[in-house]
Amino acid sequence: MHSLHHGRQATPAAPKQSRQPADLRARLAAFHLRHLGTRIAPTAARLGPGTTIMAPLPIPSPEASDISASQAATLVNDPNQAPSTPPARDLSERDQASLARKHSARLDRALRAEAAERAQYCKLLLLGTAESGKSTVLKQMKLIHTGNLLDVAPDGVALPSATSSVAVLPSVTPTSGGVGELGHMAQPDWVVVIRKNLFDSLALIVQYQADHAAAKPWATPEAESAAATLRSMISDLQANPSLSTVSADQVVQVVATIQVLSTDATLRDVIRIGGQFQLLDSADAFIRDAATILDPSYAPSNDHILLARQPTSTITETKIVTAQGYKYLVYDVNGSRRARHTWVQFFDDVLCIIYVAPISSYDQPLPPGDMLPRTAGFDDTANFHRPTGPMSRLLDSLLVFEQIMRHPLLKSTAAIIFLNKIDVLRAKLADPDAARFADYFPDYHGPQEFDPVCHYVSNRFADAVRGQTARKLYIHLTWATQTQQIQVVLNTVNKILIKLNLAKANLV
Ligand SMILES: Nc1nc2c(ncn2[C@@H]2O[C@H](COP(=O)(O)OP(=O)(O)OP(=O)(O)O)[C@@H](O)[C@H]2O)c(=O)[nH]1
Ligand SMILES: [Mg+2]
Repeated sequence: MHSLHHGRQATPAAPKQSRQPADLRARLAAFHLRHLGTRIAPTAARLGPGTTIMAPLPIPSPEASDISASQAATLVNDPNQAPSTPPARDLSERDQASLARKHSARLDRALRAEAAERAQYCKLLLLGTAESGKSTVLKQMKLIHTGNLLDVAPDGVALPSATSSVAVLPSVTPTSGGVGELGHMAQPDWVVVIRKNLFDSLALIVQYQADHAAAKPWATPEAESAAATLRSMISDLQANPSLSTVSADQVVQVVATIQVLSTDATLRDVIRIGGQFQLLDSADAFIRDAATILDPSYAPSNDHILLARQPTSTITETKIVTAQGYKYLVYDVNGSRRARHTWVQFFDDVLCIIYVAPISSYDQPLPPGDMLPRTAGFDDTANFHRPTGPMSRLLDSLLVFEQIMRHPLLKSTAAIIFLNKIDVLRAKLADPDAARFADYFPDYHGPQEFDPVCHYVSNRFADAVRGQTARKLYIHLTWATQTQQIQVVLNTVNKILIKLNLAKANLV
């Protein structure tokens, strides 16, 4: 494992108490809206002793209130036991006031209990651009710390040691395939996601090949005909990834066509340059395992779930308790440009940012939705020693990192950078036909090799905080889909977090 440290050695200690999360105020407002029919001013929220709110939150929009209200309801010990409130017109003013006081007292108790519980947790933010691997890191954290990747068993029953993941913001983008967010997803949901990933990948590949047929013809007539068959079926399959309306014969035919294509060198060739046309990093693995994935009794392994691509559409909060008893609230965000303004609401009282950057994507164009000129909510007017060269996902990630580090609420927040997807980077740099790193980062003068490229990228990220003396920065190379590799990194991260906690409590 490679790491570049700008901090001191860690020593274990109990986490320091964290302040009240800012989203509690939104939930309080929503609770009042639903149960008392009143909208409270955000600054009026009483959050219990010792709690402070750093970042002002806007009064939730009606859309936000819906989500928050359902969460606020869970704050009350048992919503079923809440006294039913007769319509306001049947009550005298005194009765209404008395009811309101009771609601308020119950709410205060619930908030105090929740505040006391949450005060034991430290806040970690998983940030990074879209598809960098944030949710994959979160999946690994769940797997490593709880032994379970999923919160629910295949029969829908909650697993006893499960961490709890909840959406703390309304969706910014619709979830694909109609399934929910990580944490609420059971195995059948992942079957749908993985099959959809497989079909989407195949659709992109056969379309790309058809568009570039002169340069990349199929090697055999069998492959040519299999690709034509697949092209004729693929949109139906994409529309129905659960396969509920696809006959068993059709499934057999799809598997057979994929197998024919898999023996053709053109498929490998097209997958190799897949980053150029938004192909998933997991496409190759899913195509290789297509027969298993399309089997009617398919139950995804952890490895497949880690490879699956389900864009995060909101911000989720996950409670992680480590084996040593340290408690973390991990926030996983939607990395797309249009969602980045939502991150700021969670910048208050953060112990550490884990910033995930896709180091392999030095030559990949941005996702279509991310080619907007500005990122709302961040200062991206001035730029540091910005490397010249064409825009790529890696460069975008670097620029976003710098913008975040300049945010006033995060001036002295420690950051751990995961330079992720090193498996893909390694394969790319070893491929003589792959894009040259130096063509994308012209001030790089080293060879097209793994170690020097990683060293250069680490330095560029370190440059983004150069001169920020209060900042602690740690950089790790990660392969987020590989549990053993990420486990080693997460062990080190654990030690760093303990040390940061001690520093926060002024004990070191
Ligand atoms: N090969 C490889 N694939 C990875 C790695 N890390 C993540 N992936 C894959 O990359 C895809 C995107 O990962 P996600 O974790 O969904 O990315 P994200 O940052 O959460 O993306 P958003 O939710 O859209 O912001 C998934 O298919 C992952 O399996 C890695 O280290 N190596
Ligand atoms: Mg995600």
